[in-house]
Amino acid sequence: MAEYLELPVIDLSSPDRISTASSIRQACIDYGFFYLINHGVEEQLLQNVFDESRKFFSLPLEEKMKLGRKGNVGFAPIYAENLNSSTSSKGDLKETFHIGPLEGYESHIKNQWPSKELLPSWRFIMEEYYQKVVSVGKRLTSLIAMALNLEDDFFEKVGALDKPYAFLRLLHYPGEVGDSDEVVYGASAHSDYGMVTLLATDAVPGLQVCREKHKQPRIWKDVRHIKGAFIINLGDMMERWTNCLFRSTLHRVMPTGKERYSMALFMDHNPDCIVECLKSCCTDSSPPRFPPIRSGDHLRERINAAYSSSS
Ligand SMILES: O=C(O)CCC(=O)C(=O)O
Ligand SMILES: [Fe+2]
Repeated sequence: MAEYLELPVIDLSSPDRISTASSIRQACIDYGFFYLINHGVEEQLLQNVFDESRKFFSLPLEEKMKLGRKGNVGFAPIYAENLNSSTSSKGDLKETFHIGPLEGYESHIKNQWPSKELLPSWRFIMEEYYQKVVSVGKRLTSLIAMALNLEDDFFEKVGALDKPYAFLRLLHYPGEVGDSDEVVYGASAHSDYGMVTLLATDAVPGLQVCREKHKQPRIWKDVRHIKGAFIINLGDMMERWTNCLFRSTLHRVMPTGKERYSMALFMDHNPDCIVECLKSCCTDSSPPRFPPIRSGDHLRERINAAYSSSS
């Protein structure tokens, strides 16, 4: 294992929003990663989601494949995804289940749910968790707007989060380390695609962060688990809005020989939102590094690349 990276801790319950926004700004500039505590999602609910997730992934593969991934929701088996699409590895040693927006995108997202006979409380618990974490995500993104000296509802007003395109991904990393000489990652090195990710992990280590993605050799540090805290990381859209002032940091999950569960809530933008450099983040001497992009196009391109070897 590597050295630990001591990440900043942000308290969402602090009444001093200005000071919280300023701590978030520093964390986003320095790391693109931080812990969020006192976020209001009860430990019991987190525990219930881990329990239900474990029950789902313990089902026989044929049962899970009945809910196989369609339109980016549902189950994807081991090796289906390669988060580092620049390598030709056989894929990541993890299985996942994605739940997409519960409302607002009914015409093209059809969530799939395990049958009530198999897992009676599953859908109810997942929907409750999804809704609670999305509302934490909204509180957090309003603070991120303030951290950029913008109105706190900036991202709603520009049509990014007016209809959040949020995906809840349950992850299961099996205990085995792989059966070949090739290095197999639990999740290979990647940055997240959207705006911000709220990650809950169990106490099993494995998550690592590389702060300087453009420097070689890459230096990887372990991220410590803090009970009950979310690990927050920014995605590519924040890097584009801020012209790389805020980091979309590279991370990965190493297999440790121990079974591991986590769940990530990706707060992505409304696919029609055009993401472009904020005026306050560019000057004549520091022009925009990225052209404007439609959020949905970026997302589709990244998702297609990650699943290309299996589909
Ligand atoms: O499982 C983890 O701790 C991280 C997962 C992750 O980075 C992802 O799904 O994008
Ligand atoms: Fe990630």
